[in-house]
Amino acid sequence: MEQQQPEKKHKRRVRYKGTHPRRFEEKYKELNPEKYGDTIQKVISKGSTPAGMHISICVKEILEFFDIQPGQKGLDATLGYGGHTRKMLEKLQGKGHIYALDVDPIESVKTEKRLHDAGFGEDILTIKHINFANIDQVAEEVGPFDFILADLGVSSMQIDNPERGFSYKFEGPLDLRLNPEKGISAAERLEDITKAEFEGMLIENADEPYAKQIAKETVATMKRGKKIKTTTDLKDVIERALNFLPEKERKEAVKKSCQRTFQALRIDVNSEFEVLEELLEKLPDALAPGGKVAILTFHSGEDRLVKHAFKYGKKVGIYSDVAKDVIRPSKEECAQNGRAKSTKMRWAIKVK
Ligand SMILES: C[S@@+](CC[C@H](N)C(=O)[O-])C[C@H]1O[C@@H](n2cnc3c(N)ncnc32)[C@H](O)[C@@H]1O
Repeated sequence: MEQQQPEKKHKRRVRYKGTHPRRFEEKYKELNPEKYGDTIQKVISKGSTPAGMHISICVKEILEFFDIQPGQKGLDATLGYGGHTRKMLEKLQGKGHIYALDVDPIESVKTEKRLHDAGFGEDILTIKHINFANIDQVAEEVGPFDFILADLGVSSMQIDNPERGFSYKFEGPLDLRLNPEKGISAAERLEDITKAEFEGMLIENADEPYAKQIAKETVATMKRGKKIKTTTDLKDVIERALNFLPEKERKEAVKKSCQRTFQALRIDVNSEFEVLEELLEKLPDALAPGGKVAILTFHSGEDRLVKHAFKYGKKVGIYSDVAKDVIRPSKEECAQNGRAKSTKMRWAIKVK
């Protein structure tokens, strides 16, 4: 008699997720960029940014302008994924120091670990969870700096994470805070906003052409007792507000109005204009004589502030030279990284 084989335990087949995982957490390979180099390169060569990563903009232009020498002291006011910081650290060749700031407690911890694992320890890199509006305190403690970089706005990791609510493209809580531990979320901000205030915010922060209609529909929605708590809730409001447009233009118009409305709210809940103004005012004192500053902006409101501050600084003799024209990323860079298309760079040099 044939001996009975012990029954094999049936293994449940791992469910196939398909080649295009749609949920953010499922993009596991991309979320581990250091480990899956090939996957990352494929995504980048298609002109996309891998999930959990940020592609630094104008790196060549920034490095050429700074001309960093070993032994110098620099400040990256917006650490993000640490791409610029890392390139600047390499230029120090082990001598000197870079201080880096970021208000985001979620991403900056990951970046800190990534940079430390790459060999940039506390001897050469110090990361501080501080708003760049407080650059005067940092400069007083460890400055002045030979070079300062500010790459404004949000990182791809922040935009792509639905939990942060930065994009209308993903369902998530309508938060939009760079530091979710401080202040109020965009959903809370909308709770008691007036029509006039929201309309003003949309015009001032994003030049929204349908500001009136969007503000009206937002307030009407809340008056009906419906809360605007998620990214999709807000997108639905915008869709309803633009319902009067001819059908063939509507889809594109809704997309653009969503982008601008999210931008306007993000600027508001993070006081982005106010902190940029503070940074620009305090910059000269944070720079060493002959020190250089470069700022990357992503919309006209930011660029205007930087342009005027640098121009004024040159006029009154704080800066010896400033960028005459705005510097744009190359065509090749924009083709590789869609997020570079709206970038404008300006620089200034403090008098010696
Ligand atoms: C465009 S990303 C920087 C990307 C970075 N240059 C890189 O190469 O990875 C902007 C970063 O600045 C941070 N940030 C924005 N406003 C800030 C502020 N006022 N103070 C400090 N950090 C800020 C954001 O949290 C975000 O991580």
